[in-house]
Formats: sequence, C-alpha cells, structure tokens
Amino acid sequence: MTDSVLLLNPKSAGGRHTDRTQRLAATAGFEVRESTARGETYDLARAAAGEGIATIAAGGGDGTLNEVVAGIDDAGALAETTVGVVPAGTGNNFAARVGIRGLEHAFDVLDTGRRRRIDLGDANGRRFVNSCVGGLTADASVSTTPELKRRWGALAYVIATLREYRTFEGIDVEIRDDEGADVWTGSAIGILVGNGRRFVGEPGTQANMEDGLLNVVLIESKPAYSLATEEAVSRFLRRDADHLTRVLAPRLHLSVHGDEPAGFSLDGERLATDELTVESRPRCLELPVGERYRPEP
Ligand SMILES: Nc1ncnc2c1ncn2[C@@H]1O[C@H](COP(=O)(O)OP(=O)(O)OP(=O)(O)O)[C@@H](O)[C@H]1O
Repeated sequence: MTDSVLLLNPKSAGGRHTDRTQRLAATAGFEVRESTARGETYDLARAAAGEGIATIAAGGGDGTLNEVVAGIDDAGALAETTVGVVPAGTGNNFAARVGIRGLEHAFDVLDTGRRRRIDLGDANGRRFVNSCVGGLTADASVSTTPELKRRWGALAYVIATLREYRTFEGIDVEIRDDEGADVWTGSAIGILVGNGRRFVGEPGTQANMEDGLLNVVLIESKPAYSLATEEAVSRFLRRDADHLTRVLAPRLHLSVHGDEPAGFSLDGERLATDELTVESRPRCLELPVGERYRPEP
C-alpha cells in the first residue's frame, strides 16, 4: 500500500505544469490521482484520508490546496496527515508563503523539509488556507477566469481587479468581536482576512501563521477615489493611511447590510453571504516547509 499520494488538478494553470508534475511525482515515489471535474480534488482527498494515507499532496493552485485540506479535514484526519504543497497553479500564493519555490523544490521539501503546524482559517465552516477576501478583490478573484489566467498568467488577477474597480460600490459592514464589541463599521471596498498573509501597506507580505490570529485589513470606501497617479497609489499604500484599518483577532463576526449577500473569495472560491464568522483554527495543519519559511517573519 502506498503512503504518499499526489492529488493533481490537471487543469490548474491551464495544464501547463501537468506533465512535469507527473514525472517529478513518479520519481519521488508518489502515486498520482488526477481529478476529472471541478470539486473532485475534495472527494479524492476525503477518500485518500479514509484509506489512512500518511502524506497527501495537492498539485495545483490555492484552490486545489483548499479542496484537498477540506477533504482531509472532513474525513477527520487532519491531525494524522502531512499535507504537501506542490505549486502547479497560476498564482501559487500560498506555496510562496511556506517557502516553496517551484515544482522540483516542492518534492525536495516533501522529502527533507522541516514539518510545521500552522493555523487554518475557517469562514462559516468552510476552510481557507491563505485568505478570505470580500469586496473588490473578491469579485476580481472570482472573475479571474481560466481563460484570463491562460493568457496572462499571474497578471490576470491585476487585469480582473482593474476591470472590477470601475463598477464596484463598496460593502456596508458591521464587524464585531467575540464579546459583541464593535470592531469596525462602515463601507468597505475591501475586507481582507489573511491567515499567513499580509496585505497593503505592511512591510513584507508574510504574517505569522502559527499564532492563532487572523490578519485583517479593512479598506474604507472613499468617494472619488482615484489611483490614477503614482503619488495617489503610494499614499494609498502608506502604513498610516487613514482609510486602512488593521485588526489581529482569533475570531470576528461580520454583518453585511445590502440588497444582496456580499461575495467573498476563499482561496479563489466564491462564498456569498450577509453573515460571516471568520476564525483561526490554531496549528491544526501539518506541512513540510521550505528553508526560507520563518514562523515569525
Ligand atoms: N479536472 C478538473 N477540471 C476542471 N476543474 C477542476 C478540475 N480539478 C479541480 N478543478 C477546479 O479547479 C479549481 C482550482 O484551481 P486552482 O486554484 O488549483 O488552479 P489555478 O486557478 O490555475 O491556480 P491559482 O489558484 O494558483 O491561481 C477548483 O475550483 C477545482 O474544483
């Protein structure tokens, strides 16, 4: 019986890395199981975890990793399983955060990397490994089509964001902590909840992934917002900019007031809701990390 399986989404990044990933996996002694449809990496992960497989790697982008982690979690096997990150997607944002530089490096890390236990994000019972974002970025993340990604690679996200920016109006939101105290109320063009991820205006892009806290940035809507000049952009990104609010919290409750539920993106997958509870599940995901990974960046 095999104890190492790679669950591969052959459609990630338009299939660009599929052949190479299969070859590297075979050399590294991984059995490869490919998904054939949307959502199937979740089923494959659940089944592999049910078989008691010790190492389950996700081959694809953040969306694939999300499904694999959710499948293992729903099989009740997260505590016993090592999760591998094999960056065969377009953006591979999360892989970079745990120090994984590319496909070959991913298999080296699986072989010899340090194991760390990191936090997992939860949004209304759905998991996120990297981020849960609402507002402009969520719409853009969800509207970044496979076609755009095939043509533009990682630039596709920037193009999609600029397209959405012209029409996006802001979300009226009330945010409370666990005791019910008001954390922030207003109209936001962006609600960014990161697990290991920092956002605009902060030095570096990496946040502590093992502290049991979510890293939250709220971007307040301003009328006549213009990012047309370089000066405006640099003002926008300044650490002390008055339209940015930062919160570190283990759990937050969001209520959205509007005609329709607000759209959020969990590692690129859509969730529409007007009540959202986000929380950190401390150190429940074990994975091998690259040499550059620092628990406290
Ligand atoms: N065989 C398949 N055919 C079509 N869609 C699939 C298949 N397997 C998985 N999916 C879907 O692909 C999505 C995940 O794509 P993923 O994020 O891994 O790749 P990507 O978009 O290229 O990369 P990134 O997230 O890094 O930009 C999920 O919605 C998943 O359900």
